[in-house]
Amino acid sequence: MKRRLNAVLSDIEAELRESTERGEVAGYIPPLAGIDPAKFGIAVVLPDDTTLLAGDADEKFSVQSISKVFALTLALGNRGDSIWQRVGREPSGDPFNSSVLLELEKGIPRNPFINAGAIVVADILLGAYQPRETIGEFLRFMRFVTADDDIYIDHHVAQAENDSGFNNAALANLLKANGNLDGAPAHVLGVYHHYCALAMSCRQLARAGLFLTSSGRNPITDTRIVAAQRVRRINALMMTCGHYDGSGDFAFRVGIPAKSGVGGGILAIVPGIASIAVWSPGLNRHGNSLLGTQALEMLCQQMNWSVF
Ligand SMILES: NC(=O)CC[C@H](N)C(=O)O
Repeated sequence: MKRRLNAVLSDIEAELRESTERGEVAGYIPPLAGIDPAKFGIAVVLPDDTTLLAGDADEKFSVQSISKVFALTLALGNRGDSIWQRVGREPSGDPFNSSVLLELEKGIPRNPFINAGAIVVADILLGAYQPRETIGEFLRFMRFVTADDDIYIDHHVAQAENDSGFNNAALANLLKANGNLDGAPAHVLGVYHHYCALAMSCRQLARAGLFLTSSGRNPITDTRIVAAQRVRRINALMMTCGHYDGSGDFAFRVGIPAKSGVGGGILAIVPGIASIAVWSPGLNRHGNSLLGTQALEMLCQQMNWSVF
């Protein structure tokens, strides 16, 4: 399988490198506006620690909303199922930054992967701590799951979002007005924007996702990150909500749980088999990586990978 996988990855990289249709980079976050849309990287990590790479797989990029998977994992570990009193588990069918349902549904976000839901998760993790401590805890968790200390938070990106993220500020204020935010909106937003500003490469991200392929254990370091049942639930949420209002189309085309970010990354999980990270900065109209989705569609088709 490894040989074939290597050849498939090289073919995908060679084909997509040439693509002229690459989508639009996330210009609304100023430091991301200047990222070269020609970048393309992909990494596949198998539970036996085999790592297969193609393209710019070792270049760090802004993980953005993919961090929501790890923040949710940490919040479930800290607070257990009580978090479901404050955030739902249904796809929203709306864009990631929408406030429409939040107002109608009295401040309970549809799921933890839209911005409103992730802001609630950030609030849960903040609890009575200072933002700096919570951000530090998250970074330590990411280094732990990846078994790699060369992961950092790009403060420049976080600051840019703190300065220009008026839509997220609106969501936080709506949550606060509805009694679903304990912390001060500015503090919670600071935490949320720092989570999003995590910088990782495809290789690192695919490693970080290994516990989601392996029933909650990192098979390489032989450490338990989360219970097996929780992993199934996190994967279910990635499948149903991981691509916002593009989640149905992603499930139809690719067929495995995955989470996207506006930095152009996607983390995708083939349960029991592989953890995949792909990066191409240009986005489709739902804010999901255009070529990243295409790459995963090609990879899963050729390897016959699907949860269905
Ligand atoms: N979909 C995303 O990656 C969005 C994350 C981004 N930080 C935002 O809040 O807008």
